This record gives sequence, structure tokens and C-alpha cells, in this order.
Amino acid sequence: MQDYRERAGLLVAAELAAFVEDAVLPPLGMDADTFWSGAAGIFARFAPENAALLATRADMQTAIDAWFDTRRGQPFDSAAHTAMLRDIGYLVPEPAPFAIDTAGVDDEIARRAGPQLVVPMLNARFLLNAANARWGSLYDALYGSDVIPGKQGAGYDPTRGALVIARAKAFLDDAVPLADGRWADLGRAAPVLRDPSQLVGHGADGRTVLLRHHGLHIEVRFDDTHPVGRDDPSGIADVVLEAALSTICDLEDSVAAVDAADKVAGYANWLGLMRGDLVERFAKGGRDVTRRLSGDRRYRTAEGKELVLPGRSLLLVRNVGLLMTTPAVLLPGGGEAPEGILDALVTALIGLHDLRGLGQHRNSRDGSIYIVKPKLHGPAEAAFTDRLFDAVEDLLDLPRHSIKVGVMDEERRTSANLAACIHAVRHRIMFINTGFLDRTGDEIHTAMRAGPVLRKGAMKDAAWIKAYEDRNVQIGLACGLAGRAQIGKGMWAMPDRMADMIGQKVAHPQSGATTAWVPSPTAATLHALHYHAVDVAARQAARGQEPVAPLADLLTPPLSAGRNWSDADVREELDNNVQGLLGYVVRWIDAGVGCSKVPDIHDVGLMEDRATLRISSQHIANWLLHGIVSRDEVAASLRRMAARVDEQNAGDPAYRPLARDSLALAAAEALIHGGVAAPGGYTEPALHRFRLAAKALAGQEPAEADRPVEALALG
Ligand SMILES: CC(=O)SCCNC(=O)CCNC(=O)[C@H](O)C(C)(C)COP(=O)(O)OP(=O)(O)OC[C@H]1O[C@@H](n2cnc3c(N)ncnc32)[C@H](O)[C@@H]1OP(=O)(O)O
Ligand SMILES: O=CC(=O)O
Ligand SMILES: [Mg+2]
Repeated sequence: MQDYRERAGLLVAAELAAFVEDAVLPPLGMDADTFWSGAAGIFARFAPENAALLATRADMQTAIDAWFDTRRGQPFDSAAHTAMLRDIGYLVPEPAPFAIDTAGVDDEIARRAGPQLVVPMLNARFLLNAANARWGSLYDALYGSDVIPGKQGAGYDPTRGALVIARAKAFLDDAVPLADGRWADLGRAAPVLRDPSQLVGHGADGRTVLLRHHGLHIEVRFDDTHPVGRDDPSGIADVVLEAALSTICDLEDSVAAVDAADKVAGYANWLGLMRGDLVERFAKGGRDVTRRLSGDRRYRTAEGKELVLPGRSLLLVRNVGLLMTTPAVLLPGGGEAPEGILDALVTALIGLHDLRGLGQHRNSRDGSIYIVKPKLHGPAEAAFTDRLFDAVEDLLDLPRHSIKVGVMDEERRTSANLAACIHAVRHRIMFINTGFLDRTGDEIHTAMRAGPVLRKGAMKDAAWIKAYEDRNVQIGLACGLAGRAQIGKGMWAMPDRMADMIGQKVAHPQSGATTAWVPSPTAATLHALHYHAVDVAARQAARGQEPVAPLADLLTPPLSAGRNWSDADVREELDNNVQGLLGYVVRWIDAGVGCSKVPDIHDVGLMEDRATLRISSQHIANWLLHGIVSRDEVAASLRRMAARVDEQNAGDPAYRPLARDSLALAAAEALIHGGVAAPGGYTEPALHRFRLAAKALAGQEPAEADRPVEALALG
């Protein structure tokens, strides 16, 4: 049973009250009464509006469903569909031309182009690694990935090493060419650059040369005492790249946070990052490791001045959206508080530690707290977020617009009204980002009644997604984001396929995006190469001249004209969706892991999070609704894929097989069969329900834990 403390008319979970009052407020000199009575006022003001906005979403979806139902079997009528969306207020008038005026944004966001790493907030070991991924060894990233073909052996393989070194030096030839010859032929000479302005300085050890290209730094480390440098004709031991300029510490789709204990664990990690004292100790490769945040990096410029560069990624925090409530706080009527409002209050309060300079390091040098807001549906919800952040600033005595917002463009109503959404937050917006995974889930859900959707793999060639990606950049540029805010692109979801990433993800900077998401530090280092290859500012200048891609394309649902697939194709599609879904859900429900690498049916490890789960569950629900697959076929696929997922996890002693009475299997069935009715097609309600049940069971006697799922009160 959750233990609560009464605070200003709220019931606050004991662990949350203790965390806020003992760890967060005292260094800020803020008393608990001031904070909780301010928080109570904010909940009183914004919780009803939050509920009303959710009701509007539901009403609009009902109207869209009814419109498609009455036209079943007829070809899609784009003009009538757009008119209907205007009638129901889904499409709003475009604002007059305007430019955002966000101020006080750090260079990493406003003026420089480079990778953005995302990391689950509940994993301190990964969080520290992510924050430190500002700098990454290119030698290590190449050696440890499939960019260099062939298998890695146990020890150092000099043949593989030689390929790495050749590749890294070829990169130097492109980005920072020598005045004469190639880096491979440098010999013992000191490097003289074709463009001397690329030489920024030297490391304190005198052996590191600091270079800059397209605003990103490159260290070339000369060290004859290092095993690699010793064998190199020039003594080069490594090439280190400035990689993850920014990192999103995620409280949303990559974590499983269902109760006060989980929320406090996430908030405590965010506090550790803002104060600089987060430490994690663990064993790796037979060694005990203590991981901390890296310090800043010191150099001497050619003029002999000291130069300090940030040692850590600029940290952003992703709050949850508007949908969920949390048992961590109960409102005066006894209902759970909207989780997004609690996140805004607590993550901004923690961010204040950085703005007041209370931490060991500085995160924002320009005095901003960066909150990423996911799953906003349209301008009314963006305006709501703006007012909520105003209120939090007032409570925390922060200058107006110190809290910046990153708007995830990942719901169809936001894409269709993007300029109006940006306008609603024009004084504080620091990014727009195409979260194409959620966006695909929302596309399927919104058009649920329109007909069977394309196979998942064909979705990337559909008209809507091209228009979505193009319009996001074009509208972002038209609204003046260049030089003030990021235009971001989505996640590379195949963490082990780095050669493919190198080949394909260059498309993101080429599109005029100043950043794009990567799943790991290695991916950040390798993706940094793309920002050296492409001059994003030039691409933005070119794309700023383009007409905006047609709204009609954006609003064309990805439908298949009937059942265009063989039985084998249908089965493959179903099995693939079911396998990804089960492989992810079993870890979410049983182990509380919110982001996993799950092999697909071709054994490619895919990053699965709640957004990819939204896609697979919505896809199966759509094909069931339209009779492409039957309930029996889905049940058979669940059985087949459960056995496969059990096999894949056989090496994990803590793993509980997906047997008939597994909570995880029941959650998977609820996600599929409840997919049409689920608000927005979101998976959070079902996941939270089953995870809470799993946690409750884990706290009980083993005999209880073996009770069948049917005996659980899950509703
Ligand atoms: C649609 C969306 O919302 S996308 C945004 C949400 N998604 C994410 O945040 C993805 C984040 N990435 C991850 O969680 C992980 O990379 C996964 C789950 C995809 C793969 O994890 P694993 O299978 O454990 O990775 P793998 O074994 O290849 O590598 C683990 C190592 O890489 C590091 N690592 C992997 N991902 C990250 C990361 N995102 N940040 C920091 N370090 C990371 C780990 O710290 C670990 O190194 P260590 O042993 O020195 O600590
Ligand atoms: O949040 C990102 C997405 O693709 O969804
Ligand atoms: Mg998303």
C-alpha cells in the first residue's frame, strides 16, 4: 500500500515528499510549504484543463471514426476529408508569418549541428555514459562496430586496427586536410593544415591537437607510449570526436515508471546529473568500475590562451505527455494527478540547481532548463504547455521563458498544424523533432476505420511520411528556427547496424536537420561524421527557399487497396509485429525495463520502446479490425512467437517464460485486442496496469505469484 503525506491539500507519496523536502528544496533555500502550496495551485488550475484537452482528443477521434465508417468501401476523398477535419477543429487556421524569438539557448542547441543521444532516465550507468558521450573515440567506435567488416576477436586484432586507422585518417583528409599530402603520410612532421583556421589549440599534455570543422571539434592524439601510437608512423594513438552535443534524459517512452518509487528514482537521477554527483559502481569484464561525470576539457590556443570546452553533453529532460496520471500525488478529490504536470514541477525544480550554480559542473551556460514535451496534439496543447511552464516559472521565481520546450512533432494533429503549434510556444521553443515512430502509431490509429494499412516496412514510402519529414523542416525554417532552435530528426532504431547507419543517416543533416537521434554513444560518435560531411547551414539556406510540401499528402492515410498480400506475407508481417511486441512487453512488465534491444524475426536487434510498441500493437489491431488476420491467427502467432521469445531469453536466469498465465502475455493480448479502443492507440494504460500488478505480485509470497492471471483484479 502506498503511504501518503498530506501537503497543502494534496496527498503526496511519502517517498516523493521525502525526496523533494530532504534532497531538492534545502539547497535551494525554498521551504516545503511554499513549494507544495504552489504545486497544489498549479494542479488545481491545470488538471481540469488537461482533462478537457484529452476529452477533445477523444471527441475528434470519434468524429473521424464516424466519418470513415459512413464512407466504408468508397475511395478516399481528400478534399472532403480535409473539410471534415476543419469542421471539427482538428485543422486550425495558419498563423500569419512570424519568427520565434527564443533567447538564452546554449550553442549546442541553437547554433551548432550534431548528434542527439537519448537515454533512459532510470538507468544511471547509461545516463552517465550518455552525458560523457560529448566526446567519443573514433578508433573505438569503428573497431567495435560493423562499420569495419569482419568479426572481432578476443584480443586486439592488428589487421582490423589497420583498417580502423586508415578509415579515421581518411576522415581527417576530408574534414581537416593537410596543406600537403594525406594524414596517412604525415610521418613525424607536425600537421600543417590547408586551412590554418581549423587549428584551435593543443591539449595540456602538449600531445593532443585540437581541430574544428563545421563547428565540431576533433582531437588528434599523438602518443608514442600508447600501444596504438607506438606502432603508428606518426604516433597517432586516437582520433576523438565531439559527438553527442546534447542528450535527452528520458522520463517517457524508454522507461517503465508506474508508481511513486519509480518516479522518485528517475527524479533522483536527474538531480544527480544537475548536481554533478551522480555515481554508479558496477562490475564490467571482471573489473570494478566507478563511473562519474567527466570534467570539462582544457586546451591552450595558438595565442597561448586557456580554452575550456564542455566535457559533457548538454542535458535535456523529456517529461511525459498529457495522457497519464500518477499515483505519486493524489488531488483533493482523491484522483491521481496528471503525471506531465508533476514532471514539469519536479524536473524544473531540479533544473534550478543548475541555474543557481549549485552543481559541480554547469549544464546550461545560458541559464535555461530544457524540457522535451512529447505527444502534443495540436496548438491548444502546445499553448497549455506554455502556460503551465509560465506558472512553474512563477512558482520557482525564474525569469520568464527560462524553461525551454522541445516540441515533439509526433502526433498527426501537431504535424497538420505545425506552424500554429510553434507559434503557441514561440518565446520558449528550442526544438521541433520528427518522432516518426509515435507519428506512425498515430497515423495508424487516426485512420483505424479507414481500411487496412500498409505493411510496416512499406510505411516509409507512403506519401504522408515524406510530406511530414519535409514539412517539418520547411515550416521550422519558415518560423525562424535556424540559429535559435534545433530542427531534429528521429531515432536510428538498429543499434548494432552501424554500417547501415553510416550509409543512411547522412540523409538527416542533408535534409537540413541540425540534429538527429542516436541510441548509443557509439552511434553518436559515428553519426558525428555526417555533420562533418554535410554543411547543415548551407542545406538550411537551400531548403528555406522550397515551397512547403502539400497538406493533402500529409493527410493521405497509408492504406492498402484491399488485401494485397499473399498468405505468407500476412503471416510474416503478423509474426514480426507479435515478436517485437512480446519481446518488449515481457521485459517491461516482468523486469521494469522500458527500452530493450529485441531481435526481429530476421534476428536483427531492434531498439524497441513504447513508440515502437504503439506501432506494432496498432498494426495488428488494424489488420484484425479489417479482417486481414483473424483472432485465431493472432492467437496462433502469439503462441509461436512466445516460444521464440522464450528461446531468445533462455540465458537470463531471472526470465519468466511467456506461459499461459504470464502477466506479460496477458498485457500483450490486452494491447492487441484493446488497440482500437485505446486512446490515441497509446500503450501506457495497459502497460502501467499490468506492471503494477506484476510489482504487487513480486511483493507477495511465491504461492501468490503463481496464481493465474485471470485471478488478478486488473481493471
Ligand atoms: C521513439 C523514441 O522515443 S526513441 C527514444 C528512446 N530510446 C532510447 O532512449 C534508446 C536508448 N538506448 C538504449 O536504451 C540501449 O542502447 C538499447 C536498449 C537500445 C540497447 O541496449 P544494450 O543491449 O544494453 O546495449 P549494448 O549491450 O549494445 O551496449 C551497452 C553499452 O552501451 C552503453 N549504452 C547503450 N545505450 C546507451 C545510451 N543510450 N546512452 C548511454 N550509454 C548507452 C551502455 O552504457 C553500455 O556500456 P557500459 O557497459 O560501459 O555501461
Ligand atoms: O519519440 C520519438 C518517436 O519517434 O516517437
Ligand atoms: Mg515518441
